[in-house]
Amino acid sequence: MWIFWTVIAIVGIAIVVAGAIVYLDGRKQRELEQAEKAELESKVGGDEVVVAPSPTETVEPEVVEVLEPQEPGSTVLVEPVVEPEPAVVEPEVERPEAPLSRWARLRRRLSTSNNALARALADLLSVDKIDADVWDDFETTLITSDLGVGPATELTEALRKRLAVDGVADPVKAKEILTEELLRLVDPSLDRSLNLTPANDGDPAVVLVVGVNGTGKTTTVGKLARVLVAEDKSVVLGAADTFRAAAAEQLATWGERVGVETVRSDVDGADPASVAFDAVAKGVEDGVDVVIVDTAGRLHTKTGLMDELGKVKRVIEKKAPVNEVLLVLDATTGQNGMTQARIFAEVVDVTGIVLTKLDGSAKGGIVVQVQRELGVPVKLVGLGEGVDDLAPFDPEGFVQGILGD
Ligand SMILES: Nc1nc2c(ncn2[C@@H]2O[C@H](COP(=O)(O)OP(=O)(O)OP(=O)(O)O)[C@@H](O)[C@H]2O)c(=O)[nH]1
Repeated sequence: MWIFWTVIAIVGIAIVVAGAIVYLDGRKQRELEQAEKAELESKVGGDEVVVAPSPTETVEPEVVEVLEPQEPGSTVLVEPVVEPEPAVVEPEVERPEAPLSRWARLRRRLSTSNNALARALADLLSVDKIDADVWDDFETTLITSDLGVGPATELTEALRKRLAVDGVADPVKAKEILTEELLRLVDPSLDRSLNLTPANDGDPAVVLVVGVNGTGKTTTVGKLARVLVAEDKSVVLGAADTFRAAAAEQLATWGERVGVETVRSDVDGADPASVAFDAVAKGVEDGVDVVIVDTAGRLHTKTGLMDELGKVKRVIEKKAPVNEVLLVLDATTGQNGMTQARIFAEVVDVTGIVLTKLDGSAKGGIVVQVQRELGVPVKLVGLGEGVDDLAPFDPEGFVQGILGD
């Protein structure tokens, strides 16, 4: 019997122990879950939502630089932080217009400039009978067109004779005759090409540009550089107009646009001869085709001008001979321009004339007068403020332009 009760007691104890184990295990599990929850809430805080990486996403391991421990007193080399260089923006180099197409475009400007010569012809053809008074008026109009007294008389006489024979009844014929006679005065036989053949092999051709300030000298040097670059020539500019501080800046800007170097001085009022010398020296060193030197043209005294330009030329010629001395004249200044031209021609050996601002002048006759007086051809003409408004002078195109063809 006691065996029966012993078995019952053992079974009862076993049941109680098993129940206790199950209870304790469940409680531990709940405590663990609560602890995890509390930890999670303390990390997240508030209502923030954390998006955990999905098991498919690859998380790149963070690269951590491990620094070697340094010996006390040793120098630690810290690599400087290299800022990226700001990109250098090169100025865009322009391709200037070719000389031939310039003239075709610019010729139209002459025909629209209400030219006195065209007007004189129209007046002549509009009268019923050409008598002595009509011829006198004609000659006077020619003189006011800056043709000069000599050429005006010559032209009137030539027309008088030829129209007396052929008659003026046919306006087309009369215009043809005037065209021929004018062309004869402008003289198509003159050599108008720029002499850019260096005297010595390897030297650049040197072009010295002179003229009174304000005539368009600096502008002409810039435009001429463009004409030459369009002909595939290499060029260096010399800013020897040191009298006006902004002139060098102006010239350098012209050069930059066509990718041409400008030699200038950093010092205001520097010696023009020294800048001119440096420019030619640079041209020799770089082996360029042409060096164009801009000068200041102060007409303070004739001797002062002579000294200045004479010195510039002499100093340049220590490096290379001067090929061309171009005199820049403003066509709108008429007889004033002629007076300047005479003075410059006495001071330097002018080899060619650049007539600027012909677009603003109704007096194209100055071409004839200046060539006659100086015995030097007009080689280039300026017909506007645009960068490509300078062109080699073409006598036929000029005469047709001013007569409105
Ligand atoms: N309409 C017209 N204007 C021109 C022409 N050539 C030059 N000019 C203008 O004339 C003005 C004077 O030109 P510059 O080149 O500065 O004259 P500059 O002789 O060098 O004068 P400085 O620099 O003072 O010695 C400028 O406003 C030019 O744009 C031209 O053919 N036609």
